[in-house]
Amino acid sequence: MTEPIGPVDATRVPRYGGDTTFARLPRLADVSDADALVWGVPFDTGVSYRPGARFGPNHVRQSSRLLRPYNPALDAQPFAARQVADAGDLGVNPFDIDEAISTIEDGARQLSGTRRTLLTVGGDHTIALPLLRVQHERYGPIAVLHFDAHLDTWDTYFGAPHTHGTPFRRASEEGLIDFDHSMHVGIRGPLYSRLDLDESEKMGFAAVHCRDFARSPLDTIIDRIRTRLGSRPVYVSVDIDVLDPGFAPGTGTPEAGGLSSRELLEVLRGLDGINVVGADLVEVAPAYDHAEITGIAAAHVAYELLSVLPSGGA
Ligand SMILES: N=C(N)NCCCC(=O)O
Ligand SMILES: [Zn+2]
Ligand SMILES: [Zn+2]
Repeated sequence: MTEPIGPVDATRVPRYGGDTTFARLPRLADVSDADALVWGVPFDTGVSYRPGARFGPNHVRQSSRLLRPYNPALDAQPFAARQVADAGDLGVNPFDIDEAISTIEDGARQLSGTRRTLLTVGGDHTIALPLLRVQHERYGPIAVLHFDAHLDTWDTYFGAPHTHGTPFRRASEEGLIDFDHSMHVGIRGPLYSRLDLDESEKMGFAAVHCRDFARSPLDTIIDRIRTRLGSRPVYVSVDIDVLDPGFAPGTGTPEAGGLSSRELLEVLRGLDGINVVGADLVEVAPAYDHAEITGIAAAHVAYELLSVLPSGGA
């Protein structure tokens, strides 16, 4: 096997100029093949409040210029163990949600082929549904580890079944989710009713609430998550609003009292050795960001996700 092409070397080429790919990795078209892809889905027609996550992919790319190739927390070199490339952005219809969902599904199917792993950068959380459909084709019902302030298992908004507040209910109805091994992490804030929690549990999601982070040591929480996931294939979906608005102001439906970046990154590192088969990172809305706070947090989340995706080890 030829050596993977890594990021542009920042000790030779200044990191603030040139092409904007994730972590300054090569584009997919510039490598013979890739094992893992960072892929943008600039779609935000499913939002219930502030729009703007369609600009998320390029914001995360821009904020990822300072990432370095060695991850000391995991003794991993996520860009050296296999070929990682930036697959660019999907051209997706902003005026027709149903069409967008099938374009995303087809795009994910085609890009992932038979063996590539995808880290998809959104976009709003609506995109998780078509992405999970493609995972299901490969793995059957999949353990979903969902980091979010919100349950996203609500039924409809204005009668619409496909929104950023409903993807995991639809996924559960379609049988995409492994009922015994899925989990929300970081849930907080006001709900519509107490039933929201009961229903989400019936849809297969255990929950680590954000309040649990104030009372339990991180290792206990990581143990709970690892026990729930077991050795199942796991899809990780990270809504950046799982972070406190102080750590991620640039998002559409912010909720006070969230995780710190340090807590989230540490929990993601705690997935090392878990069978993570794909991931998404959604809801980065740069218009509400300041000083790239959200973009930088998101870039580091993506880096940790790539570090625990298959063969990320040093
Ligand atoms: N997926 C995100 N970020 N938010 C869902 C919020 C749905 C609501 O407005 O009730
Ligand atoms: Zn959310
Ligand atoms: Zn969400």
